[in-house]
Amino acid sequence: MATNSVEAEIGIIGGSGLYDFPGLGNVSEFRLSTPFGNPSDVVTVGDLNGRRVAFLARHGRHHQHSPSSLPVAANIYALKYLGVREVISVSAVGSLREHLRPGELVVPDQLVDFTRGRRSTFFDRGLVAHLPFAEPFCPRLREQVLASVGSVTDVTSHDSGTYLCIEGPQFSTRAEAGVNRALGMDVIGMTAAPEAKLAREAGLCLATIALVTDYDCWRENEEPVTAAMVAEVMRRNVAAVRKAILHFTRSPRGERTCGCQDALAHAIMSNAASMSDGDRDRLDLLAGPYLS
Ligand SMILES: CSC[C@H]1O[C@H](OP(=O)(O)O)[C@H](O)[C@@H]1O
Ligand SMILES: Nc1ncnc2[nH]cnc12
Repeated sequence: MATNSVEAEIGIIGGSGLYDFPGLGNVSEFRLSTPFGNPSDVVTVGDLNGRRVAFLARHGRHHQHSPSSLPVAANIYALKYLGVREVISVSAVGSLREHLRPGELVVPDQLVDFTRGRRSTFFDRGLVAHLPFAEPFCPRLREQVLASVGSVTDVTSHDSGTYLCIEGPQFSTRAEAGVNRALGMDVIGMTAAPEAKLAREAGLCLATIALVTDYDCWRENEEPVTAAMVAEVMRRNVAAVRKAILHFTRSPRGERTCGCQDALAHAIMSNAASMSDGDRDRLDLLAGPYLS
């Protein structure tokens, strides 16, 4: 499946508590298999305000994939294959700051990766590439997402924050929560880092809408986070995320002046002439234009 099929332009990756996107018209479901394995679940493609949108449940529609074993490379590859250029990824996060309250939205601008041993690159064999990642979320798409999140009047939103991605699947200890706060982290989750890295490698713009579900476990006199707490806060507030995404699809298309689509252009270290045909085939969709 190397050629790009141009079925959709916007990708939505739904996290904990966002397993579908009602209201899509003219829907097709794609059960794809990629050179990097099978995505978390079917990808549902449909119309939203005249835009073709591809929705994928990050953990699967039945929340069957743990953060540590998410098929992130297959997910990103599948969206790229379907023609997606911009990805809005939605995540439940714990708050490490008093002013980021449960039920509120954060559009993070920075990322710290504490995961261990997860696949975070497509280019681990056959081709070596080192991409810039100083701005882990697409600054241009972030601005558009911020405008959409800001348009949702019944929820408070925050226009920046550092997302700490931990390995999980356990939540943090109180000692870890203290360290994470002292290090300057704002919100905590288990999924954003590999996804943002692989999206950048695939030339996709990506921005995250993080819904604060809890105060992790750092606050005195407050129950530490539980999965049930996360699910309940998501259930009560996920409508705000859907509204923001609806607004986004109604907004004029942004010109891709950010450079995300060509992030690979100056990143490749390998001599492409020495690549095997197998490696070329596997990486063609992602790196083809740079391998002449
Ligand atoms: C269900 S609590 C922990 C779980 O929720 C977050 O998932 P996502 O980022 O997909 O919304 C967190 O990262 C953990 O995977
Ligand atoms: N406190 C927390 N830690 C890690 N991931 C989370 N997802 C939602 N809340 C979280």
